[in-house]
Amino acid sequence: MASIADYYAGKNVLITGATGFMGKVLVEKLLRSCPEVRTLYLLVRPKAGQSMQERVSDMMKCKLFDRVREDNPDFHQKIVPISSELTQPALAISPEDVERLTSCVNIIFHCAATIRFDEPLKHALQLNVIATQQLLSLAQQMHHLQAFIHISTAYANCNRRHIDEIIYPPPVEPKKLIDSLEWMEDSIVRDITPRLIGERPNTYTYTKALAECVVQRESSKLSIGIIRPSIVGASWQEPFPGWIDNFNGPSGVFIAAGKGILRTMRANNDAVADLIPVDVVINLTLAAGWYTAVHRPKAALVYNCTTGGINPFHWGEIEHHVMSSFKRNPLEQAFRRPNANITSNYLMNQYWILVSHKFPALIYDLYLRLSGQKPQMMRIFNRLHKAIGLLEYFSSQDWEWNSENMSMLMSHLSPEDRKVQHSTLTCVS
Ligand SMILES: CCCCCCCCCCCCCCCCCCCC(=O)SCCNC(=O)CCNC(=O)[C@H](O)C(C)(C)COP(=O)(O)OP(=O)(O)OC[C@H]1O[C@@H](n2cnc3c(N)ncnc32)[C@H](O)[C@@H]1OP(=O)(O)O
Ligand SMILES: NC(=O)C1=CN([C@@H]2O[C@H](COP(=O)(O)OP(=O)(O)OC[C@H]3O[C@@H](n4cnc5c(N)ncnc54)[C@H](OP(=O)(O)O)[C@@H]3O)[C@@H](O)[C@H]2O)C=CC1
Repeated sequence: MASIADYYAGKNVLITGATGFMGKVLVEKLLRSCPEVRTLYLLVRPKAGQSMQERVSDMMKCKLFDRVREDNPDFHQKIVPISSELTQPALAISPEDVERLTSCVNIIFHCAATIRFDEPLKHALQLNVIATQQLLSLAQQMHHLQAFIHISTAYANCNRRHIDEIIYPPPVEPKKLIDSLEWMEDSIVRDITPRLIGERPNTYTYTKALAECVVQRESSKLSIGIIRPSIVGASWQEPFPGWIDNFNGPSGVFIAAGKGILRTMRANNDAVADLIPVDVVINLTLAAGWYTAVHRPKAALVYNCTTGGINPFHWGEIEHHVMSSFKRNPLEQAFRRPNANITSNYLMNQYWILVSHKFPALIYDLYLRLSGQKPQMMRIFNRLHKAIGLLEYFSSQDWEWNSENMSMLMSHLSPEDRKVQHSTLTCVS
């Protein structure tokens, strides 16, 4: 059987979300460890005054691509940006580009999504569900497609405590919701959102669950794999340790603690912190693409890409490691000495918010005002409180994911691929 790199040799790959955190790592890894891959078509939109070409050129200059650049200075020739706004009808891809893609794409990785926890439902539905549906329609027109890999989240079913590698019935029939929201005013949608999302904490997890269902419905026509990563953090080993480009999930919390701003947060010391490095997720994603294309499973295979069941780590241990690491390596321009604690007690947390967040912010802003400067500390704390308020749901409880398909996939790798997949194997075993 072909190795992973042999499989991708000569293949045309379509990637959505390539400018995002995970997408960039996927593009890098494909170019580095599958050097014979033919073309990577990236669906990109213009943004912040930059054309899609400028955005992709800037991305390729990033340090993340240093190793690829060393191996092959002309690697950019393999990258073809395709203009696409995923929230528009037919993904706003030109007819010429549709023609080009449908005639040559062999494998699709769908990473694009809105991952904001405070996204209005209509927009989250548009991007996470409707765009996925449209991409599946495009996939069906592709003459040489061998696999469709959808990136979901381990928390799509966070209303359950135990989560198997199956697609659960959706909270609502996606089509019915899409049809109803279409005519509703934004203010009405905002009012009914809490009732709709029910036990889920935000529109993100709700729409990701609906997207899985939409993907599953195409599984008789396409070969599909669904990857469900838990909390994706900085790279562990590849292309180098510690690469990250955002403050999502716990990363922002760690920095706020290191800067001495955050001193208290509600989390359960004994709950499993299901963190997974981005390179491990991407290695698994590429392996799943290979497996799906080669084995053509009859039903969509779901991979719970999680670590808690195999190598559990707890929020209490994280607090200890994060704090001792900042004590050894202090951050520059810290507000004060890092000294953050987590507590599961709501009242205790409120007390510390008052004493070690709001009161010092008030005093500091008073000092800024008196010295003729603009007050800013209370504004920073208000933003921090909003962010941690949205994260606490995930740090105050734990989940149990079955990850048999991930282990099955690892056991199918050739000895050669095992070396390339070293980080995945070590992290999940
Ligand atoms: C004692 C220390 C150790 C403590 C240990 C305990 C830690 C517990 C941490 C628990 C974390 C649990 C996280 C679980 C998440 C699981 C979810 C499932 C995973 C996924 O499937 S997807 C990834 C998850 N998605 C996110 O994380 C997105 C969450 N973010 C948002 O929804 C929005 O950013 C937010 C928080 C609503 C803020 O919106 P807004 O105010 O509009 O701000 P912007 O997003 O525009 O950002 C403005 C500015 O702020 C920076 N920023 C954003 N978030 C943070 C943050 N958390 N901390 C610090 N700074 C942050 C952002 O980069 C922007 O900067 P600019 O310079 O660009 O302006
Ligand atoms: N990060 C995490 O912890 C986890 C992420 N996931 C999943 O992984 C996937 C990738 O997440 P991540 O990389 O962190 O997310 P990012 O927010 O970093 O990236 C999102 C990507 O989607 C693209 N995108 C968003 N809106 C549009 C649009 N309207 N048209 C075209 N492209 C658009 C963005 O493009 P642009 O640059 O133009 O905005 C960007 O490339 C998502 O599906 C997410 O649900 C799952 C579990 C955990």
